[in-house]
Amino acid sequence: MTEARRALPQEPAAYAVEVRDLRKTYRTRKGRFQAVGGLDLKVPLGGVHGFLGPNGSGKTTTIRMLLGLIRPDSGAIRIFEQDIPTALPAVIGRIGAIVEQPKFFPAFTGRRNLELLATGIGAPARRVGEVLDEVGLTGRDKDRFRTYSLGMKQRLAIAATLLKDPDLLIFDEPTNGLDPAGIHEIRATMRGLADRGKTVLVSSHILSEVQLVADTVSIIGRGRLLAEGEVDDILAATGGQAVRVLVADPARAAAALAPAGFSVLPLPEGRMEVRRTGDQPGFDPAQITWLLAQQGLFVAELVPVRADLESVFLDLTAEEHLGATAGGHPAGPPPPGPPPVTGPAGPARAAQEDWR
Ligand SMILES: Nc1ncnc2c1ncn2[C@@H]1O[C@H](COP(=O)(O)OP(=O)(O)OP(=O)(O)O)[C@@H](O)[C@H]1O
Repeated sequence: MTEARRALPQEPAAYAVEVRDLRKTYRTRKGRFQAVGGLDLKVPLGGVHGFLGPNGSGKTTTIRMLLGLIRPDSGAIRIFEQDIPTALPAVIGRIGAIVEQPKFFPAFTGRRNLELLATGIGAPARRVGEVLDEVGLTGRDKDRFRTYSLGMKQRLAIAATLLKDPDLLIFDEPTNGLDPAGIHEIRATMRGLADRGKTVLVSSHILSEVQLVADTVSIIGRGRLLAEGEVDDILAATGGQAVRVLVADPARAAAALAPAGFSVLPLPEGRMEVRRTGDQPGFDPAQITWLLAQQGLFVAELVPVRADLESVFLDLTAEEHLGATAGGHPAGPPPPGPPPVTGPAGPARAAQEDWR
């Protein structure tokens, strides 16, 4: 029995990155404030994970702590099941990151820049051609760096992180300053990496960019987790509670629906969006048609309104936008908030127990 147990393969790790109750307070001339205030984060192995939050919500601070660039005040970080920063030397070779724009020689070609870097970090010379291919720069590799578009420069930066053939890529706002074509290129590059089995952790404050490429996301605000899981599950958990309705007399329709706990938002061309008022439970579109029919108002069109990640994000982080100040958030225990929104079963829900 014991022998049979021993023969069983090891359970593969579910997460590339696990963060528990991470905290970081900065001291400045204006006082202390908490940039990260008890953050939990789970990045599943493989795929693109969007790390989303408004400006100043603590994304860069968190990423810097993941990479051992700054020390947390408290909390636990594990990357590939190794404690960070203690065991960082054991895993750093498996991590490639862009936190700040890397410096390249403008007068050298993209290829020459990578060759110099490869020599510097001891990566095999053949990797240069491979990584240029991986980011789609083959064909432009012999052009000088200074002739590259911003998107190409950023792809060269990604290529540099790939020289060591890492398993985890961490990109902090990689599409900052890029035009739509450049953003598309970076998205395609990240997708390609994930499709080759890598884990890509990408931070952004622009939801629409990430929604198109992320398999899973974590949404943070004021340094704390607000929602996590697969994009579709987050949308299902937070949206789907509204319908767009077309009736002949929207004003009368609104008056008929209000007493039953529905709120109505007028839309162009006589349409209206109907949703539950406040936190009233239950949402049954049939009740809407019934209530309207009682008043002799017949529904010509009824369409479910699907929330997009952008609106969920804005809802979840509304307090942050309203309360945003140049100085960040004052230090101290975070205000009690609702538990984070999570999608149904999946890796992001499992393996909570084995934290010390
Ligand atoms: N070295 C520092 N000293 C003092 N305050 C800092 C420092 N670094 C960051 N902050 C503050 O901590 C808060 C979180 O910053 P951080 O850069 O982590 O957020 P972010 O989510 O990455 O934002 P952005 O998208 O704007 O980069 C901000 O209020 C920022 O001003």
